[in-house]
Amino acid sequence: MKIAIMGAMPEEVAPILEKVGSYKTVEYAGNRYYEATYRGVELVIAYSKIGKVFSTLTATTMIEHFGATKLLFSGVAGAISPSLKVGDLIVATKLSQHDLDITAFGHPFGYVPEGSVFVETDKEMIEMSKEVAASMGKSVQEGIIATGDQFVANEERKNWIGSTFGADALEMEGGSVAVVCSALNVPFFILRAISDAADMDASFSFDEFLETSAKESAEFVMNMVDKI
Ligand SMILES: CCCCCCN(CO)Cc1c[nH]c2c(N)ncnc12
Repeated sequence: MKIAIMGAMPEEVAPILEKVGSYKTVEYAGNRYYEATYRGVELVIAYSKIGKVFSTLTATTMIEHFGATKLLFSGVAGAISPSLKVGDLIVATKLSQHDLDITAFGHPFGYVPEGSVFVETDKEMIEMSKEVAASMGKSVQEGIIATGDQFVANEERKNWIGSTFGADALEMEGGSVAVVCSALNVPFFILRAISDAADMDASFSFDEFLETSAKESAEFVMNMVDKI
């Protein structure tokens, strides 16, 4: 078994590498991949860079080139659900791409032929996350995450995404990672800690809480590794 632990930004992966301690750095396909053994488990760790294209490349590389057999994503997200506040954790039950749009042909938002609006995450790891949350004394919300190639800082856009996809949170990589892992038949788990409310103050909130929220998510994901 080899577990991929992925983020999008250096701040999302830094707390993982700190926890792991020692690792080998491999340069490949315009990115850096960190190989380590953590409590007897083989890991490959990387941040993809932001957005669906970079995250697709990294998720595919971690599986196809580094041989990952499970993938855990750790990062931050913007809240849509009013029940999600800065620092809260959300586990994705399924993900969509909110900026995928061929509605001109009568298709629903997020759908293209031979694709699907939603990709579901691994149910076993969702169950495992409940045990981890209990052991940490943390409450973790399960919900739908919508992904798009835009930093959302607009109440109207946020609410449209919420109502169109039933999404509880939004970000820029999970939906593409989901397509990759599903196509390659690799169980995957997407965890995000809230950094902002995807409203007009989002960029300021993101800047203020990125580091602390990323650490929250990373701590949880590393506890997941212990259970896998
Ligand atoms: C330098 C700017 C980096 C933005 C990267 C944000 N990540 C993308 O995965 C998560 C995220 C947190 N809040 C968001 C929001 N309001 N809209 C989109 N994505 C997010």
